Amino acid sequence: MAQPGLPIEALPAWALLNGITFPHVKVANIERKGFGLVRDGELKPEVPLMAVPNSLVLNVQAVDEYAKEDKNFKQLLGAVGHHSARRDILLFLLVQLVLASKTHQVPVGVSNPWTEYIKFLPKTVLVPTLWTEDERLLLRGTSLESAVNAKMTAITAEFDAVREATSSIPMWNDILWPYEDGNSPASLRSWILLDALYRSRVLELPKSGESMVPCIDMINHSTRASAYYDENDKDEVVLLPRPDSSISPGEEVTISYGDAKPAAEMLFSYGFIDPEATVESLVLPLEPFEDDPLAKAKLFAFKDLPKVLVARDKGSSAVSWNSPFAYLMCVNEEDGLDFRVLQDSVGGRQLRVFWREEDVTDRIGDFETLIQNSEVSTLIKLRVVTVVQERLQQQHERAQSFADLSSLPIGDVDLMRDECRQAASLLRRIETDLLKVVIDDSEKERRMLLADENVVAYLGSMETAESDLVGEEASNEPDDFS
Ligand SMILES: C[S@@+](CC[C@H](N)C(=O)[O-])C[C@H]1O[C@@H](n2cnc3c(N)ncnc32)[C@H](O)[C@@H]1O
Repeated sequence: MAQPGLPIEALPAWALLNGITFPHVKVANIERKGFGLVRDGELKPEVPLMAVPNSLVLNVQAVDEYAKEDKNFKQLLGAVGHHSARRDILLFLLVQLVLASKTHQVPVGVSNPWTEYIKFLPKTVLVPTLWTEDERLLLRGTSLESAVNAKMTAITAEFDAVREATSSIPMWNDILWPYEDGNSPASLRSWILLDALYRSRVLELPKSGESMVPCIDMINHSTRASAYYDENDKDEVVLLPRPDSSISPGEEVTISYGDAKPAAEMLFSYGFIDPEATVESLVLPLEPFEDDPLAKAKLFAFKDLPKVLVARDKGSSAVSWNSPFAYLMCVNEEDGLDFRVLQDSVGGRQLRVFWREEDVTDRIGDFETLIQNSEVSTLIKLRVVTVVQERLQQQHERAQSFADLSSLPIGDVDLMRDECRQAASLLRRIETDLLKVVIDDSEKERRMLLADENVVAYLGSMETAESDLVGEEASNEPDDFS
């Protein structure tokens, strides 16, 4: 389905009609960023840069309210909604997209301000889920490679599930399933676009929670942000200048989308990497040891995604890494770790985690502290540093092996968009440099731990035990009478 569009010049009229005020900013084209907000006229400290009535805020409660007025949408929401705020909002936006495109003969819902507003939103976003298959290959060897593949699989499965669950409802069957010519009012591509629009525009509001807010979502990001958003006592969402900032006439007004977000997350969620970011960081998934008999229990009890995070402040030589799961990976039964299935007060069964007879289920992410006073703490730390270092090395080698585009199984490189090539190569460079620094740093840490007297004694005792074993094995060998 072609996404319907309206010229941005029509936005002030739409905003006025819907009670949005922005006396001191206007929407303008900003080079390489799409639209953005720029200062227009005198700023008055007591007047917000923008104020959006609460009735236009799109969150899970608003979607429920719309469902009360629209029985078709209520049916759709009943069949596949109430799963997450994101899913409900995506379903709502899908209906707006179909309504706005007027491709379906029978109206599929009740028009509302979002039916028009969606026409001002971009037709694409440079997030990798909207890159072509060839463009996505550019991410090979970066931390986004597996994340984007997993997202593509998940989002396709999600759309399939939406279609399946509504296939017996004639109206939604008509809209979501392709006609004989292969087209349909709403396709997987529409779903992926809506997911991208949601991810790149959603705000976490103090009172209304995860929400999309028209017009305020026209503001771009900067590490030197001049504004922030909030909700006032009239429950309006307001855009306010930062107290420490000054915005000159004609200058772009920006907020921060998150200063410490890894480059990969910025590209994944917003489709760009900020070259001025002050922190460089990287998140890699970790897998438990294949031969660990407690691997499943550890994964189950950990509850979070097993990962390692590395970071450094740009321009500083100080790096840091953090991986609560690596600590859990590296403690075993012989160190004092135990899993027990216990009956709770209502007859249910719970997996509890014990460290040296103490129930530490609620501190499972804190083994770094839990082991601190034990005699094996340095040894465990050495195991952890080794595990993390190996994971970083593996990623570093992979990133380097795909650095040369000619090693990628892609078609015509010239058909790829410059923005995708540049973003992928910037991501690879940031990640490779960061990995190199952290690997070197962890090697220093590993050497220090190896020199620790407890570790030396332990490794010495292991060597003696091994040579005793070899001796025993040799003496157990049957005599050779040949
Ligand atoms: C909340 S929207 C902002 C409005 C958007 N520029 C538009 O045209 O609708 C977020 C999107 O704006 C763009 N963007 C925001 N800040 C940017 C920046 N510093 N550099 C490049 N693109 C940016 C990205 O495409 C991002 O996904």
